[in-house]
Amino acid sequence: MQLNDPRLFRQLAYVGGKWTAGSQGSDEPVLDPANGEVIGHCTLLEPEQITDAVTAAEEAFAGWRSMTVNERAHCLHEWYRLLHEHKEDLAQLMTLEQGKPLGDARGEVDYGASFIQWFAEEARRAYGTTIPSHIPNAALGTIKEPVGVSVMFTPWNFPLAMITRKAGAALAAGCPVVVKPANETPFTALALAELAERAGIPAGIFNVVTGEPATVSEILCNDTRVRSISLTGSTRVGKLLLRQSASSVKRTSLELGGNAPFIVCDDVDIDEAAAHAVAAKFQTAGQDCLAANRIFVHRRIYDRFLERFAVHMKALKVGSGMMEVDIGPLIHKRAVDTANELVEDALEKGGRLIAGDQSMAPGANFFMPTLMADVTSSMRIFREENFAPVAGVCLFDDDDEVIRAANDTEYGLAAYVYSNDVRRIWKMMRGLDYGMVSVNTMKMTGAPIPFGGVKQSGLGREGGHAGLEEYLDTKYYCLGNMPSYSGS
Ligand SMILES: NC(=O)c1ccc[n+]([C@@H]2O[C@H](COP(=O)([O-])OP(=O)(O)OC[C@H]3O[C@@H](n4cnc5c(N)ncnc54)[C@H](O)[C@@H]3O)[C@@H](O)[C@H]2O)c1
Ligand SMILES: N[C@@H](CC=O)C(=O)O
Repeated sequence: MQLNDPRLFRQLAYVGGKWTAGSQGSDEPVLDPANGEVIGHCTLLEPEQITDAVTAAEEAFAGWRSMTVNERAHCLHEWYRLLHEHKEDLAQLMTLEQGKPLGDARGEVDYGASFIQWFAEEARRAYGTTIPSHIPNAALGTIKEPVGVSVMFTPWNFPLAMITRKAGAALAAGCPVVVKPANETPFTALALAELAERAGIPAGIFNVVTGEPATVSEILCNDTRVRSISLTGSTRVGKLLLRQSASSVKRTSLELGGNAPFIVCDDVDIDEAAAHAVAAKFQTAGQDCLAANRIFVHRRIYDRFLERFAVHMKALKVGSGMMEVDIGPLIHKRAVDTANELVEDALEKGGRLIAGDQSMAPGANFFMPTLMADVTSSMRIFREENFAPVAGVCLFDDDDEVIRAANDTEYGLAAYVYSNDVRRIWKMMRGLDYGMVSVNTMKMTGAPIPFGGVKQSGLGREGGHAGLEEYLDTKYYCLGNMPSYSGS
């Protein structure tokens, strides 16, 4: 690894402002998914060291919350600046441990940094209210206060932006943070900690713990000093953390799996819709919660759409993320095995393989982009969040039918609609049971928007003002026996 600033590559956890090794000397190798080589080792903290991180955060809380919003914003702006200054190193680290193409990794640094900048500004607008009083001679209102120690579990598919979308909001609100990154991708998170320290974020305010996931989550969810738990990850782990957090009634914010429908009506530019569907499906090799998993196409344009989709899909270059490619490896071999099983299952149930030749895969962790037609609701690629470069296309005849089919899932994160008919668009937007609906574009996300899902895709919102509110409590006050001039 050739970083311009080698100090960004850290193999220790960051607790209370100190680089910390697991006290028993345990660690875990971190692999480059493109070739299986060991990039480095991530230390595994012992249970008492995880508790130490909460202690450090709790002790630092009073100082951080009592800073003015300008002082906190100053640290965050500096952190944002440093992310840009070290963009190339951060992108290299991310591609090495996650596998995504370097261009996408650079894009994620920009995307991730944008949350820090946005929340640094938005924290200035954490307004309370005044309430016209129903009590004689009283002054009523609300003020916003930081929730307290906030713990964040983050996934391997977006190793940087899923941290900054949470931590940017929490830090801006005045909360100290303990981050537990995915064990597959700890190094990007640890580089963020190095830059947070350089930005002047005080010791104990931004901690990164690495360890055995089930142990770490059990300790953090049961610690009564932790006031908020946030996860971006699978629905399975979301349910587990929700159960564990119930014992101490923590604030929970969950950004979980998706199974996005991509609906293509018969009044669109077919080639453009196919190109967008390919982009929406294959970004991050299909390992994206927003990936267009189930592509519903109207019968009148079905065959032409499949043909154009195959053309765009076959133009995607697959290879190591360090090369000029569109699609890198999957995160590990298990993911490749699952992708093969999904295709087998669809074929057994009447699906048609239009394109996708696995003999061309450039390595054990690679899966060639695959297009399956005639997908139906009995197939695993319809029911599961497939998290692989396998596109499933389904046929539909009318709008009510496609809304019902699109909603036939336990997930409810994002949906896409392609049409030029405003009435149709409105009907689908309202009928689709999803937290986010994107119309005639596959680019929907960004710092100012309230990102999140309904049903089993999660609880709460990240980004936008709603994202800041996740880390603020509302305190109501009633000042009694006050002089009154106006009767309220
Ligand atoms: N909704 C969103 O915004 C969004 C964004 C990105 C990814 N995701 C979802 O994340 C998933 C992929 O990421 P992943 O595989 O890292 O998710 P995961 O649920 O396996 O792990 C997420 C994080 O939780 C930790 N974790 C905590 N307790 C755990 C426990 N008891 N067992 C296992 N892990 C535990 C993991 O170590 C990791 O840091 C997909 O389902 C994807 O849709 C959702
Ligand atoms: N692409 C999503 C992350 C989901 O995996 C985002 O933009 O937040």
